[in-house]
Amino acid sequence: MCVVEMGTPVNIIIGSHVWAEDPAVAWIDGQVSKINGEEVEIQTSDGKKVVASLSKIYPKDLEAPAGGVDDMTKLSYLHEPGVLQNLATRYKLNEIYTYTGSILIAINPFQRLPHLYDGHMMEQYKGAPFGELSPHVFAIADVAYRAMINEGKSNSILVSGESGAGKTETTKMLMRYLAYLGGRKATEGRTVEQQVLESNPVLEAFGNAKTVRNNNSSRFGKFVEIQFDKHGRISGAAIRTYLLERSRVCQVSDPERNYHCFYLLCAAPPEEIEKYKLANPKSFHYLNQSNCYELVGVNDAHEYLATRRAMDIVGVSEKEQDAIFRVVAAILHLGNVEFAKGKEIDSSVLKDDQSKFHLQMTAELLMCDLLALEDALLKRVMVTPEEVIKRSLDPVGATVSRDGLAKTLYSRLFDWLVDKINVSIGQDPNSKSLIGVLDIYGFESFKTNSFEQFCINFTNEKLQQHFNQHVFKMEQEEYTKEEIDWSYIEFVDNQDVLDLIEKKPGGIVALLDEACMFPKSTHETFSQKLYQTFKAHKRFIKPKLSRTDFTIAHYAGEVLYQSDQFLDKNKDYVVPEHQDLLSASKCTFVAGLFPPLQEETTKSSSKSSKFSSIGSRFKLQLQQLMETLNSTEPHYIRCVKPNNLLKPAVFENVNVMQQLRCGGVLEAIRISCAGYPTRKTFFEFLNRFGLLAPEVLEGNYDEKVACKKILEKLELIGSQIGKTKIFLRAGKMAELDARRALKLNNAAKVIQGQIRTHIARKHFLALRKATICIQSIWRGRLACKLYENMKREAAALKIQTNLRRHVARMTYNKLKFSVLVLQTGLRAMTARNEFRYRKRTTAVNYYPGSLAWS
Ligand SMILES: Nc1ncnc2c1ncn2[C@@H]1O[C@H](COP(=O)(O)OP(=O)(O)OP(=O)(O)O)[C@@H](O)[C@H]1O
Repeated sequence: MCVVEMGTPVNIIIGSHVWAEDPAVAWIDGQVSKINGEEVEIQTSDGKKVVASLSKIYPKDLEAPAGGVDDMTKLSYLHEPGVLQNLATRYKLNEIYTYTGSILIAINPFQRLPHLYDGHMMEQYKGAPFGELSPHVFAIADVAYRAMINEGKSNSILVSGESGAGKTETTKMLMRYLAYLGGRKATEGRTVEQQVLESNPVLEAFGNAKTVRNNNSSRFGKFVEIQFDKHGRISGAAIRTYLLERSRVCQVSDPERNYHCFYLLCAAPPEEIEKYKLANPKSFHYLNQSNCYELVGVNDAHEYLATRRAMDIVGVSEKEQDAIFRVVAAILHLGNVEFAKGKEIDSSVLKDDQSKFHLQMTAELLMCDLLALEDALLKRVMVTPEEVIKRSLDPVGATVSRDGLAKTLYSRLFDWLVDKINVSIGQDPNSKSLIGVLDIYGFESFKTNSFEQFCINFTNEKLQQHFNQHVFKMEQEEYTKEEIDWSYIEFVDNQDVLDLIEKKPGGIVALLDEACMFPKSTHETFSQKLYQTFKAHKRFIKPKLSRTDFTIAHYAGEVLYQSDQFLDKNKDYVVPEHQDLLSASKCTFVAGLFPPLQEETTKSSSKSSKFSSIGSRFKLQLQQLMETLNSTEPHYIRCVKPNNLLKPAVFENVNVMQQLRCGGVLEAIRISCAGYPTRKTFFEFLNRFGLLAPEVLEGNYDEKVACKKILEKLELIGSQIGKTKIFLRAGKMAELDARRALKLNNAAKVIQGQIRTHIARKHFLALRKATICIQSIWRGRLACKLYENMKREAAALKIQTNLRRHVARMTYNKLKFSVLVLQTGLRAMTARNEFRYRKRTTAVNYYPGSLAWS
């Protein structure tokens, strides 16, 4: 597995924010809590503590924008977790497109986003400089179109990704946009662009099927060449297809479906059902091996009519359409022909009346001789030097022969359709330039991998090499444009895997052809030969426990191939009996599917010498494709499937990571990392790192000079100054950030100290003021109280005094009164006594004897 190599994270200290590997979410962020030599303890954001090796953690950019960046190269830290986090953030905001330089990453939204693709959007992207608007497929198509117009050079857009990632949808958008740019105003008849767009439903009906991974999966690769005249108008088009999955015609596993056309035909109007003697799909062996017959949200009857209409548009005549569906019906009937053991040893006969009926229907529909058809299925012609003999086939052999015929018929039918579409759209021999759009299967690695996966992965290796070369070239161009030295960028190449597969002689494809030509070869002898030949090859591994499997270490990971069907699947010959039978068909359409071979080799026993192999043919096709691509300016779109549930808003990190690896996105980043992955414009650099040399900022220098001065002061090794940007080697950004963090930390400490002092002083002053205030209030209150008391005391004294005076006065008055009364009494008594005395005396004097009155 390829892992993006980055500069070892330097300057990781306790408290640093980092990314660490996590089995569940690929990468998890956390903070370093302990460093023990090479080992680092991290407190992760989900509350766990993990220990990781210092070389396996990456710094996290705390200053990354909350909404992510629209181009990965704008990330300060270009590494796996940064890329993943950026994509996840954007996907959450329904931003499904992101650039990595000039590569567009498209994450399948699994929901219709019509506002992204309407006429207004097309208008906006028309002629807009690349990068000015948000990333979009239209932007890529626009760049390709402008480059073609301005430089007169052909361009190609390579769309790749795993099944269900959105390649076909993306391709359709690209074509729509190109038709918008280069289309003509409606003239009489169908325009080229309309025909190209309408060819999609036809190809999808015959080349697409429901699979576990995608309800409308293209089972073939496709390269659409759109030709333009000197005015930039679409003048012709051609469609090339690659490697249709033939085995699906006879073998479908639950819950997948066979090719859509079979179900469409079974849902055709009643008169056609009657004409072809069709019935419910459940009654056909080629369809009932799986329990899935219908697709949610798809009406097969409606689709049948739509396909017919699309066929009209691409120029398939009514008669041809009838013939096409006749062949489709014939294949269904053929699949229901069963065989039983015959009387003779190793012979077979038709199993029952049902089988006879279906055989008859097949013959009728294919317009060939019934007996000849039966013979072609049950017997083989053997040519020996002495004589020509007919050998019977046992029921298993007859079934293989039947399925072989069905597959050949179907693949020829598909090829015919593609040819027809090409003829009716028409090529422009005077075309000045073209834009090719490649929609091809991505890297595949399943539990069992057979010849198909081998070819698919071979294709991907080829495309990967092309991609690497392109990315490398782009890097070089960027460096040249900025006038910096790029001599030490390392080029990553996968030529060794390609040699292993395609080298002639001695590669796996060549050895497979050899094995196919040698009658006694089996998959075991083929595997042994591989083990022997590639014993020391570092990309070839022999599994310990198997005698026939082999592993290839592809750029995207190791894939274990099961070789048991390699020989059969590689053989590309039509059984001569089938060839003869169908080329003699009374239906010109069917006969046309099986043109007589150039050389009369069919009846010869030396078939081997004329053997044609699928592998070699495919290799040749790929070679031609690569030649075409090499003559064009490529643009890449990597489609990513965010989850296997095919649901919107679910982003599975591990899954996406694996696809980014397989799609070469991380490889591109790796190439980038080998050079100067971090690029900052002078302004951005000054903005971020100016504080490391504030005197430079005050010096009033121009931006470039200021940057240079800062770098000189910092004595940073591994940087170059371009014309508009600063280029930094991997890890240098982290180093600068660490120094910046240190400076900021120190500054923060000073600021914190000052602020703390200020706050403490403010607090103290407030406290003092408050204390004084409280004290005065209290003192005032105390004084008041004291005064009150004094007042009370004085009052009390006064009252006491008054009371006492009053009492004294009262007592005195009473006493005085008593004294007065006594005095008065006494005086009265005295006076009376006096009076009486005087009176007596007087009397005595007058009356001397009356003195005795007391
Ligand atoms: N841009 C998009 N907008 C909305 N839905 C999309 C978009 N791209 C893909 N899809 C959805 O994802 C499904 C699968 O996409 P598509 O058929 O293009 O995948 P593919 O990569 O071509 O798969 P295969 O290799 O199996 O053919 C589509 O049927 C559609 O529902």
